[in-house]
Amino acid sequence: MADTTFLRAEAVSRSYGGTELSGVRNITLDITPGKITAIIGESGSGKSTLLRLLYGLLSPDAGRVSFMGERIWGPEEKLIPGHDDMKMVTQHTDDLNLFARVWDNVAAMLPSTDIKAKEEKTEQVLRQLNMMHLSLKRVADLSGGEKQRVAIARAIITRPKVLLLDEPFNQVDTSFREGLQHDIRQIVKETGLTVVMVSHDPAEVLSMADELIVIKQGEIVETGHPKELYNHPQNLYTAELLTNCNVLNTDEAKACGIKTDKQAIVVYPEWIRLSNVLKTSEWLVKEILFKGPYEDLILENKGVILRAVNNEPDTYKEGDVVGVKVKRWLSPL
Ligand SMILES: Nc1ncnc2c1ncn2[C@@H]1O[C@H](COP(=O)(O)OP(=O)(O)OP(=O)(O)O)[C@@H](O)[C@H]1O
Repeated sequence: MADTTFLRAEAVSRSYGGTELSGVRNITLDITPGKITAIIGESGSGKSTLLRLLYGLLSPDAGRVSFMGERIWGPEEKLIPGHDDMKMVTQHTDDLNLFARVWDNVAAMLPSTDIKAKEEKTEQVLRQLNMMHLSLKRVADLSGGEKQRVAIARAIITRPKVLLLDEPFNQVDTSFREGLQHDIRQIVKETGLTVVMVSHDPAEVLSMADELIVIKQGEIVETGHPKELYNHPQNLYTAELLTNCNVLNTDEAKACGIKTDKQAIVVYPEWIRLSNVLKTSEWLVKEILFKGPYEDLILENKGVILRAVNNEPDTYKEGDVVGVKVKRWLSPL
């Protein structure tokens, strides 16, 4: 029977220098075509190693990676590593020709056999990435975010089936970042491109990805839709990656009016209702962190610290005493 899987890793392991605890171990996953999958995990958890294995930049020590049924060979077996139907963009834009124009950098990825088609495709991809106004500029004169767009344009102009992104928005400021994220989502919708990305930023993966793969110390701990993993994480590790949550032990939970024998429970800051009515528990407002549309309040009660979100800035001031009611809590593993 023909293998109909798209991009698949089967029991893949890879360590560095014989150190068991480096790299990744026993990774099995299927990437869904036409979707954005984000690999998340703490620093050193093996995200980049996994991406490089999927692309063929690294050979697995055990297991196999396949793409549309064909084995992906690593650099030990293949002269030019990587796969023709996949492209990878990292935060380093080293392969751009700084002294050539944006247009030429992008067009150079296509053969010159059909000049008209080359021009049409270059214009199309520059429009998709909102870069037509930059097309005559030298790459050296662009900002970091603009250079990143050129790198992505070069990667997608040859119509790869998969785009692998290794923290590509790291050097880019917030407004540029959001624009680029939006454009990539749009391209995925319009062209059916599959994106596999590595990111540190919870806001980025929650808003961009269709699927999340959570890795810890080189192993997958859980996978799922961002909303599902955010609202119902199976692991404390996942909750802490996705949000700045309160992790409370049994006694600390009691201070919040929660009776439980669980060793650790999780309360997200937005699950705390604040009020001036002090009939629940009384908490001192120790610190207010202004975030623009909302505030983070750092509260204290008998040595227990809680972080809460207040969507109506300026309601409280530091030194106030407020009532706290926990609307929801979780007890992930
Ligand atoms: N070339 C290498 N030689 C030795 N050890 C390595 C090498 N590359 C990665 N490692 C180790 O393997 C583990 C996983 O590294 P990897 O870069 O894949 O993690 P990561 O999750 O992408 O980290 P970060 O988010 O900090 O970039 C780490 O412990 C790292 O030190």
